[in-house]
Amino acid sequence: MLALGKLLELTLTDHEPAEKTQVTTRGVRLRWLGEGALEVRPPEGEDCGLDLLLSAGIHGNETAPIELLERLLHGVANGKIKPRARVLFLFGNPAAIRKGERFIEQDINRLFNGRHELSSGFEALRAAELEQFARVFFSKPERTRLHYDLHTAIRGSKIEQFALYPYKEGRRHSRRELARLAAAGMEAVLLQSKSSITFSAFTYEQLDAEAFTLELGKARPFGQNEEVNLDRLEARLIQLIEDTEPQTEQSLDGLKLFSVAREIIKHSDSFHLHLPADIENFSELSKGYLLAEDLAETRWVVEEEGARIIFPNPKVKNGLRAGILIVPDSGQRLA
Ligand SMILES: O=C(O)CCC(=O)N[C@@H](CCC(=O)O)C(=O)O
Ligand SMILES: [Zn+2]
Repeated sequence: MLALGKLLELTLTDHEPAEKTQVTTRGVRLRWLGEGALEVRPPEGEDCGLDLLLSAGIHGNETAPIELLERLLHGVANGKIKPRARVLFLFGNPAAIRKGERFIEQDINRLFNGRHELSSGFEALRAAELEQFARVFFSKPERTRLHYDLHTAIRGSKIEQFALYPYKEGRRHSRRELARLAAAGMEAVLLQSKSSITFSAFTYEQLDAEAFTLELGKARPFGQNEEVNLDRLEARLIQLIEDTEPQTEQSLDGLKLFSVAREIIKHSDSFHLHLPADIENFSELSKGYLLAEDLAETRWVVEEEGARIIFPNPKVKNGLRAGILIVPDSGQRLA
């Protein structure tokens, strides 16, 4: 296999490859762009017009998606996968991946869409660099732009695999993309209703890509991900890369849709979340439930019918999201 196919090994050992560009026997070009960043270009004349950005390791302890990207890269480098799409593989936070931690100083996934400019430290620099890799990759006109940012969650979940679909004023969420996600094994999609500071929000809002955060089970260390079955996603990604995807039906195939009712923001150290530590994502909360309290007698009381909680986390920094209250969505506003 070509040395550049071992991007994860290079990243884990903090090595810069001697050769920055390599070409497979099939004429596929691999180009190392910087730490944890590799571009794959199909042979001349075989390009199907899709630019596919696949990122993982934005949180360093979320290893199942990193292992998935590594398998895809090995397949490309040893010729088993025959790319007809341009693909950019990104490992988001190499220092955190090496330590097996969500982040070192601050959460990179709260530093996009310009937030890194208001901050300092290497994670802010890395967020700026990731934005730049994505901006250059998605700069070619008249091509289809798709970004999947792959994650796993801190806690267990009543719905194991799901997607978060960013929001941009005036742009409607695509039914076709949702059908593709259902075919890739996603059981639910959360339709965002405001602009955000995550990586997928950046590529969606600023680079005109269709973009998603995919949540793929619970975070575990490398080599301990046998419980996470990513077969359907992996098969779909290979089809996208090889341009062999079957015509996607518009049927959403049992996909559950949710929208954001409210983001719970932690304003101070007095923030208190009234949920059991082991509560699962998508747990239902009844109307009238006192969800959280914060200083100045701020109270978060559930008012919505059918409300559920995802990503509850009272340990986030002040000013950041400590949970999302979601409600079922009828899908009526899809394009
Ligand atoms: O399990 C958790 O609490 C967080 C899992 C995770 O990292 N989720 C992403 C979602 C990004 C998005 O909102 O699109 C995150 O919180 O960064
Ligand atoms: Zn994550």
